[in-house]
Amino acid sequence: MSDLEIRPVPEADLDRMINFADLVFHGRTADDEYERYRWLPRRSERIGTYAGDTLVGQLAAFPMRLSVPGALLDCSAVTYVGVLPTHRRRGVLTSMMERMHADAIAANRPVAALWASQSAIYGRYGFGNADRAIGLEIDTSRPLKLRTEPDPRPLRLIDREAAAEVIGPIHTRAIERRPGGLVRDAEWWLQNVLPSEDEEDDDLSEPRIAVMDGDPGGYAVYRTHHSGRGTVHLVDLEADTPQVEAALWRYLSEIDLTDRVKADSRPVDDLIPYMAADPDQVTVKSEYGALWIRLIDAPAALRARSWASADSLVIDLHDARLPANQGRWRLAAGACEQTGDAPDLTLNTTELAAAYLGGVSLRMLARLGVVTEHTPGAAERLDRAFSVPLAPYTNDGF
Ligand SMILES: CC(=O)SCCNC(=O)CCNC(=O)[C@H](O)C(C)(C)COP(=O)(O)OP(=O)(O)OC[C@H]1O[C@@H](n2cnc3c(N)ncnc32)[C@H](O)[C@@H]1OP(=O)(O)O
Repeated sequence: MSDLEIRPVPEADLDRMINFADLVFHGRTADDEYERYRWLPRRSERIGTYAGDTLVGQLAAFPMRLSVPGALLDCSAVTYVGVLPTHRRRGVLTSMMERMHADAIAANRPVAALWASQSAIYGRYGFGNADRAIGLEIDTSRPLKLRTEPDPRPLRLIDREAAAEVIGPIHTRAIERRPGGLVRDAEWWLQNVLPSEDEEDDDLSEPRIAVMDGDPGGYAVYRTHHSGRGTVHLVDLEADTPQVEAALWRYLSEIDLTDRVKADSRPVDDLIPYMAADPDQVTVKSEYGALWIRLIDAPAALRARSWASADSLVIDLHDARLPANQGRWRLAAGACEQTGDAPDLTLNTTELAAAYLGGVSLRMLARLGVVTEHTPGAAERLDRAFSVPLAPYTNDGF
C-alpha cells in the first residue's frame, strides 16, 4: 500500500466510478445509461485508492437510516466496492474499510450496512449477515383462494412520481414494525425502487403501483411481462393489515393475460405461503442472505434497540478493528455500560452484528462454538431479549 494513496473521488469523476464498477463487476454501461447510474455515487462519500492519478480501488458510502428493533439508526450504506485485478490482495480494500469506519465514527453513525457480492469478504471487517430473504412463485392459472378475507375497499393505480408522497408513509410504518428496512426519500423511490426501466430485464414493463388508500393502507409495486408466459413480477408489497395484504395478493393474481406471480424478494416469514388456501399454488424457490451490518458504535447501537425481556447480562465483546467496542458490557433494556463483572457470554463483533436485528440465534452460534457461554443459558437469554415479532428483512438493494 505504500505506493498508494487514499483520497476522495471528486464529483467530476462519477462516470469514472461507473466505468470502474463495470471493470470489476464485468458489466458494460451504454452511453445513454450513465445518467441513470450517477445518482448513487453522487450522493455518496466516495473513497478512492490511487496510484498516482490511476484509480485502483473505490468504495462509496452514503448516509441512510436503518430500521432496527424499536428505532431508526443513522447508517453508512456501503456500495461500489472494487479493486483493480492488478492490485488485488495487497490490502487496498482493508485500507478503504478503515477509512469508511473512521468516516462513519466522525459522522456519528452507529451502524454500517452492505450487500455482499461474496459472503467470504466482509466478516473480517466486523460485518455479520443480519437478515435473509426468500424468492417465491405463485401459480395464478387458476383462482388464488385465500384463507384471509381480503379488505373489500377498492385499489387504484398511481404514477411513480406520486410514490414518495402516497406510499412512502405506508413503507415507513412497515419498517418501523419490521427491522432491516431503509428510510426511502423521493430520490430513492424513483431511482432505486421505481426506475422506469428494469436494470436486468429490458422486456419488463414500467413499474406499476397499486394502492389501497386510507388507514389501514397498503401498496404493491410490480412490473409485467407478456412475451412468452404472462408474468407479474412483484417488486415491493407492504400492508398495514393481513386483510389489506390479502387484497393486494388477490389483485396481483387476477391481472389479465398473466398466469403467475414471481417475487424475488420477500421476508422469510411472509404470509402468502400460509395465506393461500391451496399451499401448492405458492412455491418458495430460493432463500438467501440479504443485508450485512457492522456495529460501528456497538454501545450506542445496543442502547438504541428495544429489548423483549427485563433481563440483564454481561458480554465480553471482541472487536479487533474498532477498539472502542472492545471489552465487557452490561446490557439491559436501553443500557450498555462498561463493567468489571464476569461475562455471561464472549463473542465477536461479527456475531453480535448478525444477531442484532433479531434474525440470527445466539444459541445456534453458541452450538457452533463461535460464541462462548460462561453462564449456562446466557445465549438463550440474550436471544429472548433480542427477539422480534417480525423477522428482519431488507428490500432495498444498493
Ligand atoms: C458492498 C459491495 O460493493 S460488494 C462488492 C465487492 N466487490 C467485488 O466483488 C468486485 C470484485 N472483487 C474486488 O474488487 C476485490 O477482489 C475485493 C474488493 C473483493 C477485495 O479487494 P482486495 O484489495 O483484494 O482485498 P484485501 O487485499 O484488502 O483483502 C483483505 C483480506 O480479504 C481477503 N479477501 C478479499 N477478497 C476476498 C474474496 N473475494 N474472497 C475471499 N477472501 C477475500 C483477502 O484474501 C485478505 O485476507 P487476509 O487478510 O487473510 O490476507
